[in-house]
Amino acid sequence: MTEQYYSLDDIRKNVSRIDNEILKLLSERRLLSLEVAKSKIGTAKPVRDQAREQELLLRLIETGKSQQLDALYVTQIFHTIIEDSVLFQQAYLQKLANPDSLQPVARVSFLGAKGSYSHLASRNYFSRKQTKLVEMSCSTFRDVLNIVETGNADYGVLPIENTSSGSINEVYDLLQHTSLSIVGEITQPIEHCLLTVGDADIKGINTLYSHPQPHQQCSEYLHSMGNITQEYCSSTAEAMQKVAELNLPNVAAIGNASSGELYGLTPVKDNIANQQENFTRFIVVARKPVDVTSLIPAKSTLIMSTAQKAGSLVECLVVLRNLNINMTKLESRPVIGNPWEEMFYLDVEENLKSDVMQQALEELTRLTRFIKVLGCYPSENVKPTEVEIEE
Ligand SMILES: O=C(O)C(=O)C[C@]1(C(=O)O)C=C[C@@H](O)C=C1
Repeated sequence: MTEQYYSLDDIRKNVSRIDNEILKLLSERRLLSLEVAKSKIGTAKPVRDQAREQELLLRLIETGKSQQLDALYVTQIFHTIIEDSVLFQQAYLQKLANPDSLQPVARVSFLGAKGSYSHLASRNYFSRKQTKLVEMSCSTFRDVLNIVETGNADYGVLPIENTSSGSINEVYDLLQHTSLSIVGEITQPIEHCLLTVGDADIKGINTLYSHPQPHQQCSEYLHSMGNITQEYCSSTAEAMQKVAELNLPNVAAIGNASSGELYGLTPVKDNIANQQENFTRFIVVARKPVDVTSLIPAKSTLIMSTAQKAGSLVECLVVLRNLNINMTKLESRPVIGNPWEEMFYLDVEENLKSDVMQQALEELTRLTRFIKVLGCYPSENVKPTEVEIEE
């Protein structure tokens, strides 16, 4: 038997043909998930069905094994596919529940120029919402809110907390006084790199341009670099822009590798954050609150100030515990102009419309001096169903 040799071109043609088939099948599967969502409206079944996911993943792992595909690979791919299916269904159901909210063109404001993490988060958030974006970059968080409040943008995207550096206090403080509502959230992986023009030598770097947040998130690596002059910028994008303009081998910026590409910068060291799993949660604000369908997991955010006596906060938290409402975040911030007074921010995994949430609000109103709902929105944090992988 003679061996058959194919040219690289022929092999690549075959790979591309298969890739196109994969895309076609992914698109078909996505359309089917819409049919699933429609059928769930009729039966009032929740979008997420962990038992179905478990059964589906176990079966696929078995089938994969018989085709020499390892379990981890199959699981990772199908976690991504299921996450997309859940978010796609959620976006569709939310559109039905709020017919006036998403226009064919949405103007969205965020901090920083093209390539900032806020810009990446905005694009990701709207990617499944079937709307064209007009992107409006701002130089301060206050401007991001102002431009929506005055009707010059429809949405604002703001970072609220990071897994390494914690809460973004400036944003919390601005939320105390805004008339806007939180209508969505998105968690964005933050992958910080050291970026330079060309392939500069790390040892020669003595000046670093960065926004204060990434600087804080990479403090350990930056400390190991020794004596570096720090130049703070209003955003990651501005830092990248500065380094590109300076065009010097001794100057670097902290930023994302793909954003760096937009500015012609090269990553000379990646993964420089203190925590490898570095994520930022962003909130999306708009002038009108949204209604969250009961078929999908919802989150509500409240702010409140309690009476200034011992145990006031505990009394409020007991209300949530007694009603079995899960609190995912509790933050306190000083009230400007009222020394020693605190404003508490609470995120709870509950739909504002639910009976338990309505009861909680009634009881909390009695126990607090001030309380306001900042918004109720779909939870976009789809935790994949874990299955036991046997070798
Ligand atoms: O089968 C369903 O009920 C779906 O919603 C589809 C699907 C999937 O994409 O396979 C998505 C979410 C559910 O948690 C389970 C499965």
